[in-house]
Amino acid sequence: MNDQNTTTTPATPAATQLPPDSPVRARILEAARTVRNTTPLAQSVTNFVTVNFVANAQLAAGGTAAMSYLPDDVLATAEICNASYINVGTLQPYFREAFPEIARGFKRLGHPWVLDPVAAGIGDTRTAILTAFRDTPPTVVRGNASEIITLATMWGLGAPFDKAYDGAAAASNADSNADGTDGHAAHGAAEATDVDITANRPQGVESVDDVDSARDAAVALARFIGGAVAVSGAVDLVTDGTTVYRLPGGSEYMTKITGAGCSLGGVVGTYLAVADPLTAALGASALYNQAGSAAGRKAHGPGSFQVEFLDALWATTPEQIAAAPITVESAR
Ligand SMILES: Nc1ncnc2c1ncn2[C@@H]1O[C@H](COP(=O)(O)OP(=O)(O)OP(=O)(O)O)[C@@H](O)[C@H]1O
Ligand SMILES: Cc1ncsc1CCO
Ligand SMILES: [Mg+2]
Repeated sequence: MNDQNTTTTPATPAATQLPPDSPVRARILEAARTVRNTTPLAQSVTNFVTVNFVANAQLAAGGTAAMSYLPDDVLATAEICNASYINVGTLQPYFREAFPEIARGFKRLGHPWVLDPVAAGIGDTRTAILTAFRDTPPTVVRGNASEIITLATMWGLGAPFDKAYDGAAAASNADSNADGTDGHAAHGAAEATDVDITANRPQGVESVDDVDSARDAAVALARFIGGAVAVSGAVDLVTDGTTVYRLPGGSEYMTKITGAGCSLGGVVGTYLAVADPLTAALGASALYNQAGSAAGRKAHGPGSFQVEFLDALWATTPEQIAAAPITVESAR
């Protein structure tokens, strides 16, 4: 029927192992060593469910923690740390103004930050906050697949995102956002008004999509923010909009404790305090996979997993982090 269409785009570009001597691994190693040697502070404005676990994970990973909730306090703390983490999991009425005010302050200060768009697509207040971040974007977005798809949809970055990877769609998203690292500034108001942002919204805080479904959305988001995006799941996906990295490992127990994802966001913040966005996203994800696998082998259930996991975060060496299994493919 379509004779010209003999060169159909393959379902996914070929993936290869990231070689041991890759400069990307060298940067991860350097970042992990710097975290261990300098105990960087990364501030968090995070949900009330997992706040303690986020702080403990940052400490076990080699950093330090400070939790803060009022804009003046957050912005004063931003002046004494190199990166912050914002997680919109549990909202309070004042957050509707406070979060955009904090993000504007970060932009003014040139302060790098990580966004965890927990439960994106649920509720008008959360949608208003996440939509506002489009004008003052984060340096790294970390979330589960449904959250990443919903955020990219909300920001009008090419939705609807196909469930299966579609190289042509990714390329057209790239065209509409390929205006350099400051793509968000050149892009007009969200064209998302006629798009259903509830189609991929998570089930509460749980993803309803697999990681691969979020590939195009992650690539589009990374290009838009000029930073990196980390999608978590059984095999994590990290991208800077040019290259897609996949990181297996971890443990199914991570889905049976609360805050594996939230604390990963906090530890991405720890790494972002000492490294570029891609290295931060890769380094923290590699650490989580290595530590999660080690803890999973020792744990007897979710309770002992939490304890083993904190110990494993502490025990995992920079060399083990940099040697984590990672595959690499072109984002196209
Ligand atoms: N099935 C799995 N097998 C192995 N590791 C997993 C699995 N699912 C998630 N993980 C790991 O758990 C961590 C958190 O990812 P997850 O996708 O559960 O985040 P999340 O849904 O945002 O979590 P939460 O909101 O509960 O904090 C990541 O390091 C990820 O690699
Ligand atoms: C359970 C829960 N509810 C709001 S935030 C949160 C932590 C996991 O994301
Ligand atoms: Mg989450």
